Amino acid sequence: MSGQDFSPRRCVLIGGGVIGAGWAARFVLNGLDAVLYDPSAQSRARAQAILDMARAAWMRLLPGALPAEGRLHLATTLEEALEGADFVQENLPEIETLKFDVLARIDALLPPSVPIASSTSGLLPTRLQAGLRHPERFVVGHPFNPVYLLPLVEICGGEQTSAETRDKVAAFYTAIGMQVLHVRKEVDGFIADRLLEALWREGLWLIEEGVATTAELDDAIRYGAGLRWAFMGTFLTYRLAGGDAGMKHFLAQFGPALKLPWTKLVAPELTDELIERVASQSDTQAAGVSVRDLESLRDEALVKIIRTLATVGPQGYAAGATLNAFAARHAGEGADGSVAADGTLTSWRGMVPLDWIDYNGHMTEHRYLQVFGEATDHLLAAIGAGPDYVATGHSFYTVETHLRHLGQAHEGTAIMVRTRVLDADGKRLHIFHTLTAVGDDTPLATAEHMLIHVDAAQGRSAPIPDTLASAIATLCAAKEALPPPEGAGRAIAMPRRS
Ligand SMILES: NC(=O)C1=CN([C@@H]2O[C@H](COP(=O)(O)OP(=O)(O)OC[C@H]3O[C@@H](n4cnc5c(N)ncnc54)[C@H](O)[C@@H]3O)[C@@H](O)[C@H]2O)C=CC1
Ligand SMILES: C[N+](C)(C)CC(=O)CC(=O)[O-]
Repeated sequence: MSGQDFSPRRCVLIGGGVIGAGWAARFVLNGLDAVLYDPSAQSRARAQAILDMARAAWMRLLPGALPAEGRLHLATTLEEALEGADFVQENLPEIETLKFDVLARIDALLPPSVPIASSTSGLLPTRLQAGLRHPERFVVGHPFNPVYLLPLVEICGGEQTSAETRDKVAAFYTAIGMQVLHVRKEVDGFIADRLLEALWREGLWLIEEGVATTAELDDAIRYGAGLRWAFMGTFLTYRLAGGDAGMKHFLAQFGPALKLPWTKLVAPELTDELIERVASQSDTQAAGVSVRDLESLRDEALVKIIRTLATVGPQGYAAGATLNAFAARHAGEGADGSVAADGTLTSWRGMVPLDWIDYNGHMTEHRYLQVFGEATDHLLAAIGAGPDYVATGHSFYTVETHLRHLGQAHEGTAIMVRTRVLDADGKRLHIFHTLTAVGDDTPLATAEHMLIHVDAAQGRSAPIPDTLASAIATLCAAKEALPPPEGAGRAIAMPRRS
């Protein structure tokens, strides 16, 4: 089986704490069924709370359509959880002996074709897989908190992990919107946590020495390097710090500092006194704001940063490019292209994200044009004039648009567009979109467009070929039987005063 063929439906989480529940939310929001096993009495409430937070974040993150949510099921035994599993993600506490024990039980209960991934932050896969009957299906898939928002996942195989397991788990993570970093050489802590731990060690040393508090250390990151790390990391940033001469000049200038005793990189002894100092500084820093409220702030900031990165450059930058690739794979998912008896086509379906809202508290004007534009694209794809057709050198251009705003769409509203072809001739297509909230037929906006078929190379109009004409005729047929939609052909005019 190649990576591309692996598309699990039933994903099992063993351990449902911060990470297990975060994975469950990512799976469910991707339309997969998540089965979670965790003996803790809090696991159900925690999984539901994290799913609710994740849903709220995704509604703002991903404006386009997403698959219908999968189901979240809480299993009461390991055996029940693993029944019919297609994929298992282990998220037990970071205790090697516990993982050895539970992984061996999982391995014994599952057919050998089902991959088992561990979320471990740093335990070595070669050791974790050693006691398994089928070690080749085991791999580390190390995520980052919150799993439902941060795309990074490190994949690290052990000595016995098969290339097939690595490939199919990597393809699966990519399909659910993640950015895979292959750790090509097994090493404690993998790549990202080694970097994070170096910084953390240094921070603890600075606290112990009385140089800085937890709040000052965080300020040192969040007002400076942290902002650029979000999209360039360390090495690309330092390349720019070398000016036009780039990395060589940077190393020549700042390399000698590596020999100076700037860093300690030693973990100070975690004495009771140091633990108390770090914890009480952290309490002061949090200023009474609850963990839930801090998580909400974190999620809102992450959503806005990732969405902003999605608008940088032609395809988005860093995590924004990952988001765009994920959104593109799901584009038009809710626009099923189905044609109802009245000749309307469902051409767009999605949520109103946070950054589509303007100062009046509702969806801003240009987003309507964006949604209607994408709805037109789906209509064109439905009649056979999608990207493959455009690649042949012909296309439809919109030459006139009339948009009406009839109601308000608010943040998080599920909206959809239905489209009718009102008329067509040898070169023109006259279409009408109606945007409503899902489940409510009251129009919130309508758009009427005239499109013209063109030969793009010649830069002029061209006859619609027969290959498209029959699909257009089918959509057009309803116009004879139905009255035109309310507002079609309307021009802007001041209301008459009597
Ligand atoms: N918290 C973090 O920031 C990150 C943690 N990780 C890794 O993810 C794994 C889980 O970490 P967290 O979610 O933070 O821990 P956690 O302590 O929040 O959750 C662990 C869960 O496992 C459950 N559990 C204990 N024994 C069990 C058993 N026999 N069967 C099923 N469930 C059992 C516990 O009830 C608990 O809910 C660890 O390996 C950790 O290194 C990875 C990335 C980030
Ligand atoms: C602290 N930690 C080692 C559990 C952190 C991680 O593994 C990744 C993260 O989310 O920072």
